[in-house]
Amino acid sequence: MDQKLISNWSNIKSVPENYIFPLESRPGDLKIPTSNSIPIIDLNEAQKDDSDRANTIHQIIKAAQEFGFFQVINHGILENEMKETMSVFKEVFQMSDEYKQKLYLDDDLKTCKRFTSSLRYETENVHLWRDSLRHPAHPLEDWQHLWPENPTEYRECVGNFSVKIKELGSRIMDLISEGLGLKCGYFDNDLTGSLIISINHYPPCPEPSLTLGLSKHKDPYLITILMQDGVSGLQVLKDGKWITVEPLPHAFVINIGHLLEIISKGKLKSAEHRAVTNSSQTRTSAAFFIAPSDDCLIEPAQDLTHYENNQPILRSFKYKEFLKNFFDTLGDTDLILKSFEPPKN
Ligand SMILES: O=C(O)CCC(=O)C(=O)O
Ligand SMILES: [Fe+2]
Repeated sequence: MDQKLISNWSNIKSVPENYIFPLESRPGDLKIPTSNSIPIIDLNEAQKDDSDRANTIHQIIKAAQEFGFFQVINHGILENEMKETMSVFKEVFQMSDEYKQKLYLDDDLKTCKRFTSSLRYETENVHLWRDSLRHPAHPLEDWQHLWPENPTEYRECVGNFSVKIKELGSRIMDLISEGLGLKCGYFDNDLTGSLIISINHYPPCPEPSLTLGLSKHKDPYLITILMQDGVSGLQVLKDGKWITVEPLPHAFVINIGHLLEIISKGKLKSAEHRAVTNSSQTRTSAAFFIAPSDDCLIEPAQDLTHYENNQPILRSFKYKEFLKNFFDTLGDTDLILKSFEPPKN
């Protein structure tokens, strides 16, 4: 039996040594107030007339520049669909220890990964206080049959939901491309050819000030659409300070991924963020990553001639190289970019 999975532990009274972060990266003061300062954007406005659409686009670009994060409401996905999907996600982590073990072993292709901490558990110095399930979701027919069979409603419920999330992602990418001044449908190709679902399960931790559910990182994708349950834990770094992103009922948190920062020549900011733990409540979050197809070539948008490049000069690279570097360096932004510097003559 795999005792690495935190959701299989019972009655844990103190934090094992290999889960304690070094002093400088511990969350420290956990009384950071939840803050309302992440912009909240009403997507319904974008469907009214041209001036409302232009105003919504303006709000999105401003939030993406200042925070790299915003929340969306009135996005068109029904509240009960969100609730139902979140409850199916939560159920996965309540399945028997044997079942969770099998979920991994049964998957020869290893495309549906159940894991604990990071994807580099064996080599990381400190483990994260989370279990996770991760799998691709687009195109649905390529992946759905590899997803968990239990809970029995998993495939249908998550399948229907992921189609709606993909549509929402396309709507947001259209607004962003218009806001950047790119041509219509700029992202509507290999750049957004995949959707990856990553479900995070953070059990209560006896000493939250020593641990992290997820350490500081930028998401290595275009955008992330995040669904939180009612428990807070997500924090964003803004001007050197951590802000807690308050869970808003029926909202999604949108965050600009590192690839979109690179493509937009640094015009849009990908903010570093992390997840902290708490001592009383289990927290679940589901991240839907809008990502390129594996072989898609990434480079700053040539059409953005009117922007200065605020990024380090990088060679073009394949998305799959970038992702491998992300996992190998445990999300270290400087190290990732170093390997894409152009060769020196
Ligand atoms: O649990 C959260 O709120 C953060 C999740 C996250 O940052 C991620 O999955 O990349
Ligand atoms: Fe993230």
